[in-house]
Amino acid sequence: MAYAQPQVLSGFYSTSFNKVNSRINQSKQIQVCMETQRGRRSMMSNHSTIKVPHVLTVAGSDSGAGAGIQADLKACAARGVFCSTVITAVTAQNTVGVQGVDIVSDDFVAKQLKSVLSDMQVDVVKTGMLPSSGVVKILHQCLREFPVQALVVDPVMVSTSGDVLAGPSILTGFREELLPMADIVTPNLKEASALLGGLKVETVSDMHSAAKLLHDMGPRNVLVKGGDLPDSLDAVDIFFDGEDFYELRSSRLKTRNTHGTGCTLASCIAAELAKGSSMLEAVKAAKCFIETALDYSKDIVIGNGPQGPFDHLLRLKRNIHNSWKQDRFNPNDLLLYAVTDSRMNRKWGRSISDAVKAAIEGGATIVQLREKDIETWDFLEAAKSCLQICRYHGVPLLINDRIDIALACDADGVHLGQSDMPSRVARTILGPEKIIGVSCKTPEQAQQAWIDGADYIGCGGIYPTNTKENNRTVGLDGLKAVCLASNLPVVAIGGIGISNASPVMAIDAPNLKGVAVVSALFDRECVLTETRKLHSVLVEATTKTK
Ligand SMILES: Cc1ncc(COP(=O)(O)OP(=O)(O)O)c(N)n1
Ligand SMILES: Cc1nc(C(=O)O)sc1CCOP(=O)(O)O
Ligand SMILES: [Mg+2]
Repeated sequence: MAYAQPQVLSGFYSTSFNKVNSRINQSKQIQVCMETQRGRRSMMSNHSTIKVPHVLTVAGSDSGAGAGIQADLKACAARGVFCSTVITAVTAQNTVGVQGVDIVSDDFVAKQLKSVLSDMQVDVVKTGMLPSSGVVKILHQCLREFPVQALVVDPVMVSTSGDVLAGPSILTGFREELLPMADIVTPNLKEASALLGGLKVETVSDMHSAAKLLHDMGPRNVLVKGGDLPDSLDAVDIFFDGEDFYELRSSRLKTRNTHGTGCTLASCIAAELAKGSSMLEAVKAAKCFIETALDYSKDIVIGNGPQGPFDHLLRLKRNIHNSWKQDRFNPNDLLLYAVTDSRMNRKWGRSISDAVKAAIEGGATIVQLREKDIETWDFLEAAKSCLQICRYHGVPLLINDRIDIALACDADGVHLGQSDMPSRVARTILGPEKIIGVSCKTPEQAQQAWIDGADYIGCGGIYPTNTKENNRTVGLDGLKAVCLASNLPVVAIGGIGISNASPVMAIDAPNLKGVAVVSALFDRECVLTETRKLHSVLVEATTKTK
């Protein structure tokens, strides 16, 4: 049968989802969003109890923690779902391969299953490595005794390194006992072929046929994963729900860090089902998650073998970048705080990133992107390139107003005003690691900023400014009052430059850590020279006050 060729949509993440109606031979394109999560059911059962979505994984342990139980735990954590574990085997493995397997006895697998299923309100069971037909039988019996909302079967047989994890003896158990109970089965090409008695599954067309034949064995849905398809520029998976075929395509990422993608995909599907998604939504969300995590992790190096793990929680790289810092925020970084302005950069014909680079080379100790009149797309692109420059120099990068941009580029934090997103809300969105600065003109606002979990205060306008319209000037007295009332470090802003920075720094408040400046750096011909000059003034002023 010939199938319509879907086109790959371009974008940040490019997964496309193509419905191929098998009966009328027409195709329909659906864009998969990165974090699809629809059909969420209510988790509140009564006043004080919250039913937490719960996946039980029945799988093997991977000592290298890229796949198996460890991948399942991380995937569920990343998707916001509780995960309990029944361990069927313990493997000694790393990025090179599998060095040993110790199989847990059938009786002890049964014991673990009963412990969890009899007590813990499991929503979805996900299976991975099932090393014997005995384990398949036990699982089948337990699921009859303790029915769950859905069963996701990842028919693990061979590890990514090519090592056999479950022999042919379990094929009958899969075919006769597990697949008929499954809501979805997620084989790769080799597993689909093994389940189908050695049938050739080597092309997209073969994948369609295999999905259909596997569906005939009883699972309600089939996802044949084409990650190993030869000569394919795209990663293509085929989803079949018994009526329609869907081709999921995403551009193939060049990375060695793919160990555990199968386990993770199945766990994400299970997690989304546990949260109440439909099967189609769950598969789409899982595929998007994998794509995001692989892209994020493409350059990380763990182990010396050919297949490394990836970062399910999207945090490892950031921690490495931040390792130059002892603390997540050092108040001394506020000394020379450069705040960008797109109008000024346009006027002087330079890009935002060139302006930031010059300011840092001149001695700026922290940078804020304050881009009031550019498109979101341009803001994000500029933020990404500025972040590279800032990370290279060990200078924190904050984003003015736009929490979404800060999150999207993984900036070090945000600066918020009194009419922006409240800092206590921003803290819940950004988490404890990000830096949050808040603009304050009064002692009351300064106290509130501390209560709300901010890290520093921006106090101004110290002098009149043309950069911010209708800005109230609080003067040096206002600055002093804010500093006195504040438990947080303070940076002064508004009309400050080389000629008047010294009296600001001389107000005798130990928590005044520096000055924030826009026009005195960026509305000048040479940003580097002006920043250098201001830096000398500040160094001299702080030496005097010591
Ligand atoms: C360091 C610093 N302090 C104050 C401000 C002003 O923030 P806000 O009051 O939100 O005004 P806008 O900058 O958004 O116009 C700041 N940006 N940076
Ligand atoms: C962005 C901003 N916030 C202020 C405040 O008072 O909170 S004053 C200001 C503008 C600062 O620009 P310049 O250094 O060119 O005067
Ligand atoms: Mg603001």
